[in-house]
Amino acid sequence: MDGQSRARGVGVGGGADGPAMVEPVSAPVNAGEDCGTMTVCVEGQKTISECQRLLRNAKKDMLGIFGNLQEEKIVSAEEKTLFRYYCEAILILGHFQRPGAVEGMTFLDAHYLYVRPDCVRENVDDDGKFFISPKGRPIRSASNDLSVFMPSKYFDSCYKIPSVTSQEIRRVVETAASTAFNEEQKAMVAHYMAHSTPVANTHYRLRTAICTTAVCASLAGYSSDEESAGSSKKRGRDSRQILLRQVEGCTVWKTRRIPIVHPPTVDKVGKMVKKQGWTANHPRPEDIVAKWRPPKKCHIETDEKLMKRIRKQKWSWLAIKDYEDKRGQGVIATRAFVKGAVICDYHGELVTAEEGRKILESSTDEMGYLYFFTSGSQQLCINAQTHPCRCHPTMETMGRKMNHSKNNLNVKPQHCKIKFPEGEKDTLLLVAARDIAVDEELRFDYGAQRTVRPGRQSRREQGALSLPVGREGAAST
Ligand SMILES: C[S@@+](CC[C@H](N)C(=O)[O-])C[C@H]1O[C@@H](n2cnc3c(N)ncnc32)[C@H](O)[C@@H]1O
Repeated sequence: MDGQSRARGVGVGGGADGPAMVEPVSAPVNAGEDCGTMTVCVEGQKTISECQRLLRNAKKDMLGIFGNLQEEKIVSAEEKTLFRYYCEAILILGHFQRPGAVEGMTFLDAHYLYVRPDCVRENVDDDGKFFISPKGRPIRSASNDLSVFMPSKYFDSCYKIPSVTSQEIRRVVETAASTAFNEEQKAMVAHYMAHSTPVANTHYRLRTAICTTAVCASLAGYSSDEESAGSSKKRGRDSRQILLRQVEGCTVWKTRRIPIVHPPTVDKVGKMVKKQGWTANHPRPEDIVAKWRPPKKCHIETDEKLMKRIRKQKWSWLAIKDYEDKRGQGVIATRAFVKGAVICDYHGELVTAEEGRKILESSTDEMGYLYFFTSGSQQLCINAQTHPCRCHPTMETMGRKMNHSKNNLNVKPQHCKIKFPEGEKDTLLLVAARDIAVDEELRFDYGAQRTVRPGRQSRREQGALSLPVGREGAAST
């Protein structure tokens, strides 16, 4: 396995321009009946602040890992695990969630696995953002989505509650904090809400009285009064049914996308619709066939976004997975790909096939990271043996981590000459050999039996990665 450099805990993201990270929020420990007699410390019990010490103490290191993850630098498996623990701790200690709720959390997962991949579009840069629009672009206004597209009628007519804006909910929390919390806690809330101190002070000057239960309710996002009232309960149930009916009744199929890159037949489209599990409210296969147009020709060789990605080695849709078996590490897709989509390049130093052979012969490295191919009359090789490479000294490049499969491949190498401003460059792109789903391991056929024999024209020289001698058997998956 390659040497993994440890991510540096340099507090990336802690600065003013760094990525924002969730901060712990404090809440009252003792929810007294009287809003004016809040008790924050209870004898024999820890304070909220003490309970949240872990979050504060680990924060700097976690921001370091967070920054490295964002910049796609190498982060060790141990650090990733720690980061996951910290995220769980934020939910449990910072947001007061029950462990069961965290263990069973699937809500955001459902968005990430099923909604987001459906929105990703070829040649549209989603910038790796979590929430993207059906056009594949990062969302522009979350407030707008909440107030306009999350139709206020749902709030008004179904739940009989007024719609809430982000400013309103933030104001409620601030007002509550101003009454219930001590100075340190208020500062934490202000920090949590990413306010500047003067802004926070303006809010705290309001000093509106609000009872503790309302603070908890506002932090938890529901009103306990409504839930507990018998008649309201019934109303709530009814309104939820109305909401469900409205959701079921709306024309969601417009947002349902079937990726088709070849002229489809009605039969094929029908099967695809069935495979998606859509039984109602979906486009008719005949309509899809009638409206199908070939995708716009993608000028890969002059695609500036692709050049940028190759330069930066930014493939945010890929992740490395440790298989803990003979395969070692491999690469998985974190979004879906349609057949023909460019997944990444096979990154390395371009040398002649002759030089490649010499490197191979002199190498003691067990792994095979040399890809031999033909470009016109030239026999070339991409040498990805050296890690990290000279141009990306702090990161792993993805192409070299993809494993081999002959019978179960989903990726194929494609040679092209990318017209970089500094000059044309022979490049090996790894493209989807078929539609690929989220979480699939990416594999391509190394096309090799053994190492290249000098002077011998073999299938390898049409394009093949060197497998170490004696490891062929391991390579059939
Ligand atoms: C280009 S590297 C792929 C990344 C590698 N698995 C790693 O952890 O860095 C090629 C090496 O991975 C291993 N490998 C690739 N595909 C394999 C497979 N299907 N079964 C077993 N080992 C495989 C072999 O050791 C091979 O020399």
